[in-house]
Amino acid sequence: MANRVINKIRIALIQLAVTSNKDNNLKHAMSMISQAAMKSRADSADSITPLVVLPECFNSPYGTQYFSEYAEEIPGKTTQMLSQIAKEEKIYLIGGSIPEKREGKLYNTATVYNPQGEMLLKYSKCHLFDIDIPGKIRFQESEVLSPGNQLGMFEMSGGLKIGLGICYDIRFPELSLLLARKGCKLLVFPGAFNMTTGPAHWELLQRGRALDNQSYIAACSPARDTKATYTAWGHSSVVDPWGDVIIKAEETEAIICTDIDLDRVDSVRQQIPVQTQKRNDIYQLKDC
Ligand SMILES: NC(=O)CC(=O)C(=O)O
Repeated sequence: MANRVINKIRIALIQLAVTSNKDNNLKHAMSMISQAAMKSRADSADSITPLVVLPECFNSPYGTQYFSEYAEEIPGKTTQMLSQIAKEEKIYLIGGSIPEKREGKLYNTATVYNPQGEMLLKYSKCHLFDIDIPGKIRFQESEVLSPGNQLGMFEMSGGLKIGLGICYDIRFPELSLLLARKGCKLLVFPGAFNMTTGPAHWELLQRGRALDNQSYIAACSPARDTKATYTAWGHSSVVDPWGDVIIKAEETEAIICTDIDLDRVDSVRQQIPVQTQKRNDIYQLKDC
């Protein structure tokens, strides 16, 4: 089984309704993960282990005023629950992100689990969401959060490499280029764009990163809640290496599920071979 060539992944994005009640958020997330696992296995003749994804900040409302109250250490209650459900449902799980408390600082951190419930990756958002759009939205994550300093990638069985970024990270093409250069053919972004930047940039950025890298891009948002202090845009989606949106949620709570065909990455890269036509003599991506 270890040498089996895997060229397909089934991915399920959970566009979760998040509230200010942490216990309810956790209970609800676990139930939605079980539903996503069931949905991904339904109608499937093959036995692909599903990859299930939660959104950014799934156990807490998204806002600098909430992070310290909702923050946990890792491992802690939330990540123990994620590990257990990954094991019970026998899935790969990208556990969205949570506010993490570590050595007196706070981070926006995602964790990833294999079907044995082992943590494969802990990744902290490395580009903090600091923006100020007059009359629309001001958000300064750096007022309370510290940035991570490492790339996020993990391997599924069969040696499949998956890249991980969190929300604002998608705006920095170099991060995705590096992950793709390290062999990731699917990049996943738990994210929570808003009612200003969502309609303007959410899909555009995903399609842009898909084209830059000729890779699949998946972005998973919380469901829209117009009564929340921060209203998420929703529209979780998956974009293919040609830049086409292959599946997209509306704004309400939903589970969307699709196959990722990794042979498609190779064929697009062969047709338009920009990956091998880079002019490293006049510019270079540096891996620090
Ligand atoms: N929430 C984010 O980190 C990013 C975002 O909303 C945006 O880039 O727009």
